[in-house]
Amino acid sequence: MTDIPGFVERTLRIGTRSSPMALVQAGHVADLLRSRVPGLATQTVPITASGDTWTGSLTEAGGKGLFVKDVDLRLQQGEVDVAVHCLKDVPGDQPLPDGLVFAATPPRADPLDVLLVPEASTAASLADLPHGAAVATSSVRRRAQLLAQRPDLRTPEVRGAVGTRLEKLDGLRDGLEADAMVLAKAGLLRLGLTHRIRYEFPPTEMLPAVGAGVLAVHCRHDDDAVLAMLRLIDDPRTHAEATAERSMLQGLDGHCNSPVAGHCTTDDTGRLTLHGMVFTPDGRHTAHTQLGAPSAESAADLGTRACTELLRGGARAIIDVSAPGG
Ligand SMILES: NCc1[nH]cc(CCC(=O)O)c1CC(=O)O
Repeated sequence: MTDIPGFVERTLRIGTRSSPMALVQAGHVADLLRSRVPGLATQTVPITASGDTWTGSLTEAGGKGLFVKDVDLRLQQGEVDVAVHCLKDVPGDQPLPDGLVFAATPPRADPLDVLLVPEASTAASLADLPHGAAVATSSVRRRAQLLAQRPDLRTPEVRGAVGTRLEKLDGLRDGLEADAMVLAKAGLLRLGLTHRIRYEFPPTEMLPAVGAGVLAVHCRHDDDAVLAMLRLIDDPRTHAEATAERSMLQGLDGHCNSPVAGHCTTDDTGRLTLHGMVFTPDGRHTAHTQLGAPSAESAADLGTRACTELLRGGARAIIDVSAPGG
């Protein structure tokens, strides 16, 4: 495994966003690669994405894809050799820039969403929050599922890195009055902040985002040395789950911040189960599907079938209700 051609003298440059969470993710991929490729030198290259400095609405700025695109463009231009992304942030409705491939994913982190409260609050779940309480989130998927359980809640927007959001929740920074906040457990795990978790939403209460907890490692399609290396850190089970969830999302042709959820799991026999859901922004109308497939080989087909089921259940009209400006 040491004799990956082309990498004797080369340092692997790992492109990433510059947020604390993104830097941890890039470091994790670097550690995995160095453990598989003895003698490999790596260098993390933080890239300030236009999304990081934009303070307006994400929809206006061209969607979440901004965070990913800037790093991928550097990869395309040859300034870095791989790009590490949260798969969740990779748009489902746009192809990767020319010449790039999703080459590998390390094992998935917990994909669930969790509830956090200000340090001084004693609330232990949504049920403890008063009528009309404010639960901060910027995700239409989380908002819809919060409102489905508690239509009385207000759901103010919150942006910024996870640490910044927590400081806002705790009142250490201006700009937010909220009784609680919903974040991804995976991000808190990476930042060592799981002690702030008050409640974990089971998938029956809040179905996770497509690709939640999954890191996507992109490289150039013709970079054989890097492709060979990335193959060594790919987790086939995570890859299959991600493939199923993403193929469902792609078939739905949602816009960049669609209220879509998708959660694929694998049992001990290798059998896949995919849950998919779409929501209106108020959470009052949904389409839902749950389908299985015997093995990882049929992951893409599983996603396509789930998409067909959702469309049959009225997903198109549900998604269009929440389209920007619609
Ligand atoms: N949209 C931001 C984002 N992208 C990925 C994660 C968390 C890590 C993951 O789910 O992979 C987060 C933070 C959050 O949603 O709380």
